[in-house]
Formats: sequence, structure tokens, C-alpha cells
Amino acid sequence: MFEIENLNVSYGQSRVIHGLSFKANKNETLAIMGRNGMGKTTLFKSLMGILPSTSSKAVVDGVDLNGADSYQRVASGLAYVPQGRMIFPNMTVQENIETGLEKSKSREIPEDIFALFPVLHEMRHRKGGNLSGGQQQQLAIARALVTNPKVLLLDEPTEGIQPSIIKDIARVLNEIRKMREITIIVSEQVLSFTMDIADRIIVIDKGTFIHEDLRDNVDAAKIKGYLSV
Ligand SMILES: Nc1ncnc2c1ncn2[C@@H]1O[C@H](COP(=O)(O)OP(=O)(O)OP(=O)(O)O)[C@@H](O)[C@H]1O
Repeated sequence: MFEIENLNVSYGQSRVIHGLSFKANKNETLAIMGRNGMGKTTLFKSLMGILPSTSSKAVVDGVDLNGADSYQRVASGLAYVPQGRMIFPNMTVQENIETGLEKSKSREIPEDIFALFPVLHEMRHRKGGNLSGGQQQQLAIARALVTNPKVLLLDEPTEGIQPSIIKDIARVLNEIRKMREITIIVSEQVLSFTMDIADRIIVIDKGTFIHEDLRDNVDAAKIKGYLSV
């Protein structure tokens, strides 16, 4: 269980995240949807301790994250796939994945990683920069998963990825949840993608949550309205 209460984030004097609260359960996928500039990246970076924030509660599986640095948050079970993937283009696929192990106890890439991403096994000796956008996204997810997270945060994983490959990313995320029973929180603008993976959809607007639906009774027209400029 991941629980955040009254989270605030500012850039200098300018507050961008306004008192957000949410809970996400084990084995639940939550999508946070919003237009460009609404605060999704700021939210995720603050959850990972990359940006300073204040909150009255930040707990993962009973462990209090308040004031914790990024590495402590990773050790407590958070993992992050940043927007734009941020893989290391001059390192091989295998080396990229191993960078995820730096702060973990194990030095070995868990076996289920290559079962989830056979293409990464095939390409393990290639440079990350030579992979397609979809393959780089898989690599960024694999790198995040090697720490055995309880909560996986993905910032706009479909950005810049072609529609046929978006389906593959959705399949992989559903498989990860089935295999590992973790919490997945994804920020997105593509509703067809979140409908394939999410149990619940929350809409963020100017750093505030303005709408929430369970997937099974999503008001698609309303959400699309919020997402259009
Ligand atoms: N380093 C920064 N300094 C000041 N303001 C920032 C900074 N980074 C982002 N902002 C502002 O914070 C707000 C939220 O931006 P953020 O990048 O979190 O939105 P987003 O929903 O992730 O959008 P996108 O999809 O474009 O990444 C925007 O108004 C943005 O201009």
C-alpha cells in the first residue's frame, strides 16, 4: 500500500502541486492523467525525492518516506521510469540494466527480467542508443524493476512511441503486475493506453486532482475533455 497525504511541491515561490492525497493498493494500477504542464513530472520527481516536497504522510508498505533521500526511497521499494526514458546510450543493454542494481543487495539481473523482455536478452550486448524507442522504454522499465520495487512509477511511458508498440508496453505492464503483484502508477495523456492497464484513473489539472473514475465506469468523454487543450 502506497499512501500520500497533503503533498505540496514548489519551484521557488511558485507552487505547482497543491495538497495532493491518494492511496494505491498492492496489485493495483493507477493512472494519473493530465495535459502538458499540469504537474505530472513534478509529482513523480517529488515522490522519488528528486524534488523537495512537504506532506503530512508519505508511506510505502508501512515505511515512512517523509524527508527520505532518493536512494532511501528506492531501498524502501519505490522505482521510477522517467519521462524520456533516460537510458545511457553508450552503455550496452546489459550495463544499462545493471545500473539499476547499484543500490541493491544483489549484483545479478533477476531471471524474470529477460523472461519479461526477451528482446533485451537478444540485444544485451548492443548499445542502448541503438535501440528503438519502444525497446528503450522496455530497457528503462527493466532497469527500474531489478530493485524489486513495491511501487513502480512510470512518467508518460507512451511518449514518442508508435501505436503498435504502445500495445506491447501495455501487455508488459499487465504481465509485471500479474507476476509481481506490485503497485503501478503511471502518468499519461493517452486514454486508450490507460484503459488497457489501469484499475483507476485520476485527472490532474494545475497540480490538483479534479476527477477520479474506476476503469469499469470511466466517463471517457469527460476525461477526453479534460485532456484536450
Ligand atoms: N524547473 C522548473 N522551474 C519552474 N517551474 C517548473 C519547472 N519544471 C516545471 N515547472 C512548471 O511546473 C508546472 C508543471 O510541470 P510538469 O513538468 O510537472 O508538468 P507535466 O504534467 O509533467 O507536463 P509534461 O507532460 O509537459 O511533462 C508547469 O507549469 C511547469 O512550467
